[in-house]
Order: sequence, then C-alpha cells, then structure tokens
Amino acid sequence: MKPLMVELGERSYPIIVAPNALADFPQICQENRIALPKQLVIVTNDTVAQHYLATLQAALAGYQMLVITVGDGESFKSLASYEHIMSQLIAANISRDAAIIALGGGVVGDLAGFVAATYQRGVDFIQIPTTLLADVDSSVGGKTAVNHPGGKNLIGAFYQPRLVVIDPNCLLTLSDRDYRSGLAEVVKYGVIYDPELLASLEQHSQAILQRQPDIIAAVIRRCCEIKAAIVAADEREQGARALLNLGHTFGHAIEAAAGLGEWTHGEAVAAGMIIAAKLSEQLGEMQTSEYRRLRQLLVDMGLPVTPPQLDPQTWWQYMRRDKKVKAGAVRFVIPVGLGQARLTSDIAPELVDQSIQQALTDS
Ligand SMILES: NC(=O)c1ccc[n+]([C@@H]2O[C@H](COP(=O)([O-])OP(=O)(O)OC[C@H]3O[C@@H](n4cnc5c(N)ncnc54)[C@H](O)[C@@H]3O)[C@@H](O)[C@H]2O)c1
Ligand SMILES: O=C(O)C(=O)C[C@@H](O)[C@H](O)[C@H](O)COP(=O)(O)O
Ligand SMILES: [Zn+2]
Repeated sequence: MKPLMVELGERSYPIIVAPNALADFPQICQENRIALPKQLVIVTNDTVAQHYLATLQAALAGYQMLVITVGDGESFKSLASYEHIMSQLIAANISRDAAIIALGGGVVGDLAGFVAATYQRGVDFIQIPTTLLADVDSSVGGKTAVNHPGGKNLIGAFYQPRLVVIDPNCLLTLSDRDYRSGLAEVVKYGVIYDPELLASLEQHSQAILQRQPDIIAAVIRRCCEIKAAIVAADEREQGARALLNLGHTFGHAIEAAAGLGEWTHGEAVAAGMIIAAKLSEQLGEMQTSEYRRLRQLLVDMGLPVTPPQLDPQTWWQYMRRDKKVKAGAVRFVIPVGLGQARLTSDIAPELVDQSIQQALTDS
C-alpha cells in the first residue's frame, strides 16, 4: 500500500501501516529509501519488549543494536528516565550517526523522541508505535516531551521522526483500557476535522471495539492522514495544529492533578472533550443534540465522560501551564458543531467553571 507522507520539505517522512511490519522492518526502510546506520538503539519497556522485541531484533540481525528499557507507565516519561537513557548512550559511545528507534506506546515514543532530539544535538529517530494512541497520534508530528511534576509535557522539543512504521497486529495484545484510551484521540479527529469519521465510528463501534483488523487499519490510516495534513500546514502549532489539542487543556489538568498515570491520557482527553463540548453548547456553537451524540459515542467506546471533582483553583493552576497560553491568557479549543473547531482566549472564566460543573453533574 502507498505510504502516507508528512510533507515537511526536506524533513518529509513516510508513515507505513502494514500488518507484520515489525518483521518486515528492514525491507520497509529499504523501500522507502531510509538507509539504516550501523548503530541502532532501540528504546522500549519490558511489557512491549516481552511481546515484540525479539521479532524486531531478528529482523535487524546483522546490525549493532543497543536495547535500552525504561519503566512502564506515565510516571516514567520523566527527566529521570531521560537521564537513564542518556547515560546508557554515553556509556556505549553511541555516535551522532546512530538512529534511535522507539518501540512502544506514547510514553516510550515521546521520551525516546526527546532523547533523539537532544543527544549530541540530534540523531535520527524512527517511530514503531505499539498502542492505538501512538498509532493514530503520538508517533506522527514530532511533539516529543517528558513530564514535570508541575504538568504534562512541559519539557520537550519539536523533532520529527524519519519514518513511522505501524503494525496494527500489535494492538491484539493491548489491554482493553489502553485500547479504549486510544479511541479518545480517534474521536477527537472526528470532532475537529471529519464528521464522516465520527459517523463511521458510530456505525462500526462494535467492530472497532472487537478490534476487527480491516476496520482498525482503515481508522488508523484516516487519523494519520488528518494528522499529517494538520502538521504539514502548521508544524510548530502557530495556528491550526492547536486544534489537535481539543480536550487537552482540561485533560492534562486532570492527569496532573490526579497524579500521573491514575487517568490514562485518552481517558482524561475524553472527559476534557466533554467539558469543551459543554462550553461550546453554552456559547451556542454546538447543539444540545450534538453534545449528547458525542457523549454517547464516548460512553459506547467505554471512556469516562465525567471529570473528577477538583476545586476551581486546582483546575486553573494546571490550565495556566498549558502550552497554548498566550500573553498570559489561557486559550481553549472549542468544537463548532461536530466536525470543526476553533481556538479562542475570549471565554469568561466563570463560563469555564460552569461548564466543568455541568459536565460533572450531567448524566
Ligand atoms: N507526541 C504526541 O503528539 C502525543 C499525542 C498523544 C499522546 N501523547 C502522549 O502519549 C502518552 C500515552 O501513550 P499511550 O496511551 O500509548 O500509553 P503508554 O505508552 O503508557 O502505553 C500504554 C500501556 O500499554 C503497554 N503497551 C504498549 N504497547 C503494547 C502492546 N502492543 N501490547 C500490550 N501492551 C502494550 C505499555 O507498556 C503501557 O503499559 C501520554 O504521555 C501522552 O501525553 C503524545
Ligand atoms: O500533535 C499535537 O499537536 C497534539 O496536540 C496531539 C495531542 O494528542 C498530544 O497529547 C500532545 O502531546 C499534546 O501536546 P501539548 O503541546 O499540549 O503537550
Ligand atoms: Zn493527546
């Protein structure tokens, strides 16, 4: 199948979606004119390694490989893990012409990407995502980061991979909770960009939840297509890319306030999208029927739609650290109906507080 491309001039790169892509990795590189260097560094965690490392290593027999594992979970997307990886790269004398391969979900991808962006001021980076969330979102677009106790992704860099290789078969071993978490970002694409995708998620919700391979591969391709188009138009989030942050101003606050890892990223984004939709309803930009339709879809996907009870001060403490803050004002992504969204700072804080309260009490 023809690769999707993220068009960024000299830094353009392909996204390959193919069953068994892990085993075919060197051939995929060759077909896409990616010359693998002699030294390869695979960053992963023990959970993913147990399922997929041997297949990738066998495919790459003949290359010098250093495997670095990090702890499993959001709390390991940290400066401590970053330092752990850096120390191993330095101890092994990994040179600037090596390539770092992230094999794992969004945590491994974001962390390994930030290492790749900064080790000796930048080495080549390849994403091999293994969760639905990483397939449809985090492996594409070059946002790399680690968390800080003060908030999500506060330390990072824009650094694009050279290649993204997605093997949808990896999803068969993913837990239900993590699979559903990825569906939140899938729904997000429908809300901000693609009403047909939303309708198709509603129509095929059972097949999607059962992880039927054809449907899942089609969903992954469509999401990557949307993300690639948005990133190509606005790589560094000066405009349209901010729409990919729908639900995240609230979602990141939920994740950080609850303690990283208590809510998965997708769960927090789902509840955050409901608050954003409530805001939109209050502004008269989303009909009540559309709000209820979105809420029902998230419920059908097994995602939380009720935010946690936090006091307003806590919400605002985290929301003020959002990366979309401009000239001191928090900017919100507001869905306009279902299928479009806009970014605005022109929202009264009382309306935000009210929307959070209403999302909390809605049933
Ligand atoms: N860079 C971006 O653009 C971007 C976009 C969205 C989310 N993110 C970030 O991604 C992170 C969330 O990613 P995630 O949901 O993939 O979480 P994750 O990386 O923690 O993976 C979820 C769980 O699944 C396990 N796992 C991974 N692949 C597996 C497989 N194939 N089979 C069985 N288990 C597997 C992991 O070990 C982990 O326990 C968050 O930190 C979020 O901020 C980044
Ligand atoms: O790629 C983007 O742009 C996104 O905003 C995608 C989000 O799903 C993702 O969670 C991202 O990491 C959030 O970025 P941040 O800049 O709000 O930390
Ligand atoms: Zn996200």
